[in-house]
Amino acid sequence: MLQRSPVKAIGVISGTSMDGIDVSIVETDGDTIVKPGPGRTFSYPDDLRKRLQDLIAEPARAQSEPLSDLDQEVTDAHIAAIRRFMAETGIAAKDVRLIGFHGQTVYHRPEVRFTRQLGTGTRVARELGIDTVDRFRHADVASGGEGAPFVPLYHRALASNLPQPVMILNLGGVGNVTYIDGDTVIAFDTGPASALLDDFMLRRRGLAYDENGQLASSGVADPKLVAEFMKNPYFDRPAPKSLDRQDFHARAKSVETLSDENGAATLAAFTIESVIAALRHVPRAPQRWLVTGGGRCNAHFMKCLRKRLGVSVDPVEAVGWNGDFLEAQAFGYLAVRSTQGLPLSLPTTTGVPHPMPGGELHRAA
Ligand SMILES: Nc1ncnc2c1ncn2[C@@H]1O[C@H](COP(=O)(O)OP(=O)(O)OP(=O)(O)O)[C@@H](O)[C@H]1O
Ligand SMILES: CC(=O)N[C@H]1[C@@H]2OC[C@@H](O2)[C@@H](O)[C@@H]1O[C@H](C)C(=O)O
Repeated sequence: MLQRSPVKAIGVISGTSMDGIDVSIVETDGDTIVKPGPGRTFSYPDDLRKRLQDLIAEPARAQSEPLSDLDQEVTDAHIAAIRRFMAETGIAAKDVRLIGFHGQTVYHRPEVRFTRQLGTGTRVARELGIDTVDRFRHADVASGGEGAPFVPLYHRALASNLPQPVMILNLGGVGNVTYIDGDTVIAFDTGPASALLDDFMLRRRGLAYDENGQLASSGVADPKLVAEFMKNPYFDRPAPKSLDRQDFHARAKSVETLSDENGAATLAAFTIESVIAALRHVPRAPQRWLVTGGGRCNAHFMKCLRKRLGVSVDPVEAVGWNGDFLEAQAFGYLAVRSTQGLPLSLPTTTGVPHPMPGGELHRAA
């Protein structure tokens, strides 16, 4: 196979929590060489974040309205974030071969072959003068794949030197796992990670999240409600499978009768049980779990996971990765793979019929 030399690619994503735009850089050949660089997170302007949150709470709008103003503002916010990232890290545009621009997911319905990310790569390429890849998930979904998760091939590249099998758990708004054992890479969304708890905190306490899991750890989970939530057929559905951020919200409303402490404890327990249910869908129970995403900062989540799994559970920093920027780096890595025509997803990661290339390249000039 043709040996490709590594190039520098910036990756940029705003995750389902909408807590900010993550920007990072990776030097990679699109295959086994991956050298992650620094990362930064930049907040959305408050009013834009609020409008995006309102939008995802109204799926009919998110699915069908043109949303061209919002698309433009999301694009502008990403362009500003990339500019600031380059200024703060001293990275010059001429040294960056590609930008992997994920955009903001506002609606994800793979069962009807539809996924929507706001943000337009053509403008990013033109304004920053750097070739840009966007629409990573579209070819996957169009071919009947889940369109998510997409980070697993990056996890595989990073984990190549670790003892296996190993499980990488991303606790963002939605949770997802990547099981890696040699050539076997199995990935799927596990359930709600912080989304339900975040929304509960906002309703009850006017806070964005439960800092360090303090509120949840001070309450007692309602086992009946957790068992009820776990009856959702999603957890027995074989992988691959993916979720929309809002998928469990209607059912989870039943915590409203509980106190703040017990409601938070119950939602946290649901998140933990949904992660445990992931073991139903992998061939062997990994002896090591590495946790990424903001949820790894939730001490209550980490404590409960260690207790329930009974194996080593560490933040990804334990193996030298940066859990705040894996997703951004992954889209830099995937942008490079995209321009090389390499697969971005596999039958075992998203359910595509065959290893699937994807992404759309927009030239700077
Ligand atoms: N110190 C902390 N204590 C508790 N929870 C935290 C802490 N820091 C971050 N979080 C949680 O992590 C969430 C953000 O995680 P992350 O940035 O990984 O999500 P995301 O990338 O937007 O989501 P997704 O991976 O679903 O797209 C916050 O909404 C919050 O719930
Ligand atoms: C459609 C979409 O944006 N999904 C996100 C979301 O957030 C976590 C989980 O659900 C995962 O499936 C995905 O994000 C990461 C970046 C991924 O594709 O791997």
